[in-house]
Amino acid sequence: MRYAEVAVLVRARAVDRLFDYLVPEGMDISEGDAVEVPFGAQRVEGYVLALKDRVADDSVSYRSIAKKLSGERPPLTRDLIGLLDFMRKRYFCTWAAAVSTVLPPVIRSPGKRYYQLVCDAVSVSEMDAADALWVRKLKDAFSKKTRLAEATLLEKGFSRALLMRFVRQGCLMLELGGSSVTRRTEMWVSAVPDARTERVRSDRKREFLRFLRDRRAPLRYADLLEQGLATAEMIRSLKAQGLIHVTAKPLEESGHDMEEPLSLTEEQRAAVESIVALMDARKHETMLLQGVTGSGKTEVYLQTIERALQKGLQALVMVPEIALTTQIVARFRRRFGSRVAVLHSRMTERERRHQFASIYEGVADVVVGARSAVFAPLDRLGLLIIDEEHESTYKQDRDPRYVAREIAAWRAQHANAPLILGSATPSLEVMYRVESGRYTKQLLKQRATGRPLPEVHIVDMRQEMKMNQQGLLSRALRDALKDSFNHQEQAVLLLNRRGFSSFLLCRECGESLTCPHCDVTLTVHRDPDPALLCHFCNYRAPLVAVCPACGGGRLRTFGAGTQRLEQEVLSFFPNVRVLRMDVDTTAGVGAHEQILSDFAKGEADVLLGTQMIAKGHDFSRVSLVGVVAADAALHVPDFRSAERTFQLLVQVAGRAGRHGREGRVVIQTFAPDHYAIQAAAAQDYEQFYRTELPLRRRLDYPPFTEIAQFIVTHEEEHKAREGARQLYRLLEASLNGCERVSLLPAVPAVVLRIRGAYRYQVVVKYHSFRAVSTKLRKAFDQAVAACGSDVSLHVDINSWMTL
Ligand SMILES: Nc1ncnc2c1ncn2[C@@H]1O[C@H](COP(=O)(O)OP(=O)(O)OP(=O)(O)O)[C@@H](O)[C@H]1O
Ligand SMILES: [Zn+2]
Ligand SMILES: [Zn+2]
Repeated sequence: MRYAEVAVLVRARAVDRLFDYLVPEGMDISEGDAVEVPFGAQRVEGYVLALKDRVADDSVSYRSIAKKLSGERPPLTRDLIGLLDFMRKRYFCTWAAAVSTVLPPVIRSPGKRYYQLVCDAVSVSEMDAADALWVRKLKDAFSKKTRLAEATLLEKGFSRALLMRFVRQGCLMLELGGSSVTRRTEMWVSAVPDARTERVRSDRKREFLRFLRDRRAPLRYADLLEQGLATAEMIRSLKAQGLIHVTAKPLEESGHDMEEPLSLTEEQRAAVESIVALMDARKHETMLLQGVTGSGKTEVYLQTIERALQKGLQALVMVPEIALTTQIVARFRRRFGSRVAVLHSRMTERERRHQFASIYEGVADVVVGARSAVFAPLDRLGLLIIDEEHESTYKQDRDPRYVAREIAAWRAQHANAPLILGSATPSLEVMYRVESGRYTKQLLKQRATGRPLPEVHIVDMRQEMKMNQQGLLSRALRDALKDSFNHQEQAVLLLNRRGFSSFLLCRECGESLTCPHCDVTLTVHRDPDPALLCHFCNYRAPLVAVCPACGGGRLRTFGAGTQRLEQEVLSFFPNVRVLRMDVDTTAGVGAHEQILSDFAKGEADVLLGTQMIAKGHDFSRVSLVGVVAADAALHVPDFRSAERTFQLLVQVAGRAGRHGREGRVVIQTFAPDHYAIQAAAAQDYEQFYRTELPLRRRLDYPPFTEIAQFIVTHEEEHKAREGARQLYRLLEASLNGCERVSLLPAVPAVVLRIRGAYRYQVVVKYHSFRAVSTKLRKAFDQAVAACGSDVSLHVDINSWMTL
């Protein structure tokens, strides 16, 4: 008897375990296969995670697998099976949720497979005699039909591997679920080496053949037609006579729109060499690539990937948010052509299926994508890269709330591959691991273009206020803008809105009101009663009118929008062209790309917007960057607020002066002495890190601890509150006796109500996940069972505390 352990795709937590099924006699099942199994009165889909010869209790009569679904559905590759288990243990998700995250529904059912003959290439470079025989068979098979089902070709003796090789070489095109997987190819024409011209009757053809023979190298088919050197008919008949070859070549090898590798700087070369050495040794290691803004990290990625491909390995590159990083993707395409697959959430289903299929079929061996690309089915992974490692978009904000860096680390470890974390402003967690010897580091201290880092001026907005300057733009920033416009250069203006108007700021001393116990900013609540609230410990204070620090009376909730900024810019400079980028102007598909490309083309003098303009862009004509309210992000109730502020300021400053004239940055702030702002102005990561780390240690925050945040949600507030309190009691009981763990009381979440549902949270800080994970899990499962199905519970391990 053979049994299969199956993860069934049923979401309910109550049935979250693996089920054993009998493998019917004669059914050919492997680990990872998709199957249909009886479940209660229904039939459901599931994945076989393991096969075994015996079960724990053989007195039970087991039901049999009804059907094998593979063939139409991609199987789970072996490393992804192991990953499911990791995700369940780490993020407390169900088997079903883990499977659906790794293999999303669009991908699970790609449908039937068809092939088309793209080009009846008689000779394809790198093809041997045996292949040539198969090519002939292929032509026969397609002589009557333009499109054949895979099953038909398999019957004729082709293997799947052979078919895929033809797809990669560009002579077949695979159609999968209505979309096609192909390398973009081009036809090239060359004379058969000893072609006997005398056999050709027509003068024109003979002349053409001689011309081809003299050239020796193949010529582009399209060029021949375009230049009138040949006609399609001539080429067809010469080929039929066996006098010329027509060959398909992938477009990227034919020199179109392609870009050559740059010659590396010393620092870049050292980084590339050390990564390649790891790949040669097939050694897993996590390496921080810390390079200042504009240091050319992308070129390091490109050249190491190239080396991985030469070794027959695949590469995975993660970028924070693909819609904002079109430039990077374009560079990857120019370097690797259609070997690049792109995966992100803003794609249509069809596009996504197409990209996924090209990875799955081995046509694409470089995957560039946002968070979810970390699950790309790459079974020859040789290199993983996370660009702008510090970005919070790598954290999934829905269940399962995974951290892409952790998934990438797991995969890299299991693939014996290096994981490269790139950033100018590494997260504290990563730098701390470098310092404690768990990660290694490579530094890029210079900009690759040889340009210096921009010069930064801090403007003290308290002084501006005293001078009765009420607007958003200080005099210094207006002067800088004027200078930039006079030089026909571009400017970027950042107005970070995160956390705006939810905190109180004193316009005289620049203090914001913080919790006496937690060192986070108090949030203004007007509902049900006006109050200031701490979201960590539930400390509550009345909404005061007088600043407790200086006694001044100009305490305001802080707030201003990008629209107002735009108006103000135009009121000072009526003739400049302004592009605004914020949630309002980027609602449509492709809107981000449009704005960024318009700006890159010089169709505007100023780009102003929220933090989405700060990241990764490489605009050549930007010489001025203005930050309108640098402190905005300092006051969000999050222990990472200083870190986020520092990162954002350094990143946005880094957009200035990358190519042309020396860059200039103006930072407006009410807190000019704050260490995050000071360090950002100096663009000194070390200075920031040395100040922040002891603060984190003192308050027992990450990287010294890890934080798990539990959220209980219900439409009625008292039920959410009750659920959270119950969870608290269960956690208290379960964690009893654990050392170095702190359990914080049930409090309203930072955003109390989302889409009509109230949210309460319980936070646990601990030093070792291994020590507490089963205890946390136990309390969580008990709470799920106790709360009833209308209350929903979520857990966020390694929480980023953003909501
Ligand atoms: N070896 C090189 N020689 C000349 N120019 C280079 C070289 N490497 C990179 N560059 C150029 O330097 C500029 C900055 O490179 P890139 O965008 O990769 O920087 P980065 O390190 O990713 O910066 P950021 O962190 O600010 O995004 C690009 O315009 C790139 O073409
Ligand atoms: Zn004050
Ligand atoms: Zn507090």
